[in-house]
Amino acid sequence: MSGPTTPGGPGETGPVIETHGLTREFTVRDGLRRRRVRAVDDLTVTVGAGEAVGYIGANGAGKSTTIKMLTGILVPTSGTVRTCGLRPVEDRRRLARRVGVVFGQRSQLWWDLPVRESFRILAAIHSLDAAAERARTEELVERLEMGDFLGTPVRQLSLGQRMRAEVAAALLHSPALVVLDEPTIGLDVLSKQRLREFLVAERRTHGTTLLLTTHDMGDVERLCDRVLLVDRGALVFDGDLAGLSRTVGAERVLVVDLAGATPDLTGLPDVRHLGSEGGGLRQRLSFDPDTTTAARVLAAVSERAEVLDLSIEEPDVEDVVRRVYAARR
Ligand SMILES: Nc1ncnc2c1ncn2[C@@H]1O[C@H](COP(=O)(O)OP(=O)(O)OP(=O)(O)O)[C@@H](O)[C@H]1O
Repeated sequence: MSGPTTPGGPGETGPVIETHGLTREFTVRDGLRRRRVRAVDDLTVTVGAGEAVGYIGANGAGKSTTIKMLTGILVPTSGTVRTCGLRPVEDRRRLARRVGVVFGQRSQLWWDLPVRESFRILAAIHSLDAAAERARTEELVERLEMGDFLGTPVRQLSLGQRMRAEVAAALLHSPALVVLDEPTIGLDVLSKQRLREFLVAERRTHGTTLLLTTHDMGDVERLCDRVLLVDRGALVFDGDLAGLSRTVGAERVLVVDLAGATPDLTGLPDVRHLGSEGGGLRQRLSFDPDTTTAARVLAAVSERAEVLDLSIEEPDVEDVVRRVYAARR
């Protein structure tokens, strides 16, 4: 059951998500008048098997509406959409076997039943045979460290435990595509880290495609190799995080620890001196990655001082997104 190919479905190499001009409008009341809102505007995008894509944008940018169209919950106003090679609305039941969806704010577990029972019901819904059910449940229980609360009713779980159970529930049938809507919302640092590590491992082991919406840029940094940024329904960026930073000219910062107190390293080519600590023992230098490289900056520093240690600060992603939005207003 693990291969993504089914009769009439996509080949192993076909895109997992493919949209052309995908558009969804809503009619909303505005006082006494009615007004059309374009929640998703002419979205054309292709996601290949095994990619991990962060779908980001401000509140109301159209992320949830897109996910609903991808999973067959909402009908597009115009344009086309194929998920796992299927038409999400018409082929919704077949699609359900190939997609797992996790909504951070909504549960798909049975509130009064022990976690284990929810898994049993879901395995039956997906027609997993006994051996497949046992193997997959064991794998998920171990990887998500759920052994301690399998017998606990869902309503008694902590948020971190419940989210792990939600993810396991959505992945029990080994879907080719996992869609996660704000998967780490409200979780503490450790729970977030565990969940992210699990998703990375799941993708590595099973080649699962991930699409996640999030406001937590840590999710994007740690999980995604591609970012789609939407603004008022329209796709405004498609690429990796480094590319997103470059679109707004975000700078990187080289932090050097030096062997002795050193005067401020000003005047280096293509470098801005940001500050010094400890009488110049640690200095922060900013540079534009389009103009120079960390290696060149380091070489220039080394001509003036002995470098003991160094680190590079990546641009703050939230700041980058704010700047993309500001540039479009
Ligand atoms: N059922 C609906 N009826 C009317 N308008 C809607 C409906 N669903 C969404 N919208 C509108 O469509 C736009 C996009 O909403 P959507 O929920 O897709 O955004 P989002 O990016 O998921 O936001 P958030 O980050 O807050 O979850 C918003 O203007 C929203 O008010």
